[in-house]
Amino acid sequence: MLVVGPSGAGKDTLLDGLRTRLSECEHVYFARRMITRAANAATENHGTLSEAEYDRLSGDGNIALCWRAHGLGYVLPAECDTKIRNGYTVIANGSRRALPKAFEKYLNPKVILITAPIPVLAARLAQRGRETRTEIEARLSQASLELEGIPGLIRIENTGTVDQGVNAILQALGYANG
Ligand SMILES: Nc1ncnc2c1ncn2[C@@H]1O[C@H](COP(=O)(O)OP(=O)(O)O)[C@@H](O)[C@H]1O
Ligand SMILES: O=P(O)(O)OC[C@H]1O[C@H](OP(=O)(O)OP(=O)(O)O)[C@H](O)[C@@H]1O
Repeated sequence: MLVVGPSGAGKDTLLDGLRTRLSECEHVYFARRMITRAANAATENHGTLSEAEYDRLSGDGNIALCWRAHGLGYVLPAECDTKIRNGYTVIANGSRRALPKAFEKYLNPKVILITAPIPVLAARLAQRGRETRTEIEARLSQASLELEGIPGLIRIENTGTVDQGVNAILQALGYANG
């Protein structure tokens, strides 16, 4: 299950909420991304890897998925595939542009698109404070990247509270009643 959407839409935040709400659910596994960027423990749950490690991992293919964006390399580790083979639902923060790769590799990936209007994205990215102003502008310029022809696409407008966003995802996935 890939959670995608523009920068600032709230993917990491809603994933955190989902992780808490699904903590009792057996056979649900939250992927830990590896990124060629230092992790900020307060807001992000990802591992860090060097450019050389990214090149090695993406080259030898012993990974679930990888992609490049924003000048960074992203890896979903091989452990995700082990979990899938063992019957788990694996939930990961993904990339809109890497979806074709995901659909090539996996049978029925479920895609959850988190969105918000551009002024909301801009305010959230400024408040998050992880990127420079120029980096934020570059991210906002890609906000409108449209997803077409994605079977079963779930679209969640994250403009209410975080709890409302998490509830909307749970409802769309059929977990709403426990
Ligand atoms: N529903 C929401 N209401 C208010 N702020 C939110 C909401 N969802 C996310 N945020 C805030 O917006 C910023 C960007 O969220 P984040 O989860 O990092 O987005 P993404 O992973 O999609 O880039 C964070 O500072 C987060 O706390
Ligand atoms: O193909 P795209 O949909 O544009 O996505 C590109 C990348 O941006 C996000 O990462 P990251 O966590 O660095 O950024 P974000 O939290 O600001 O979205 C997302 O998880 C992808 O890795």
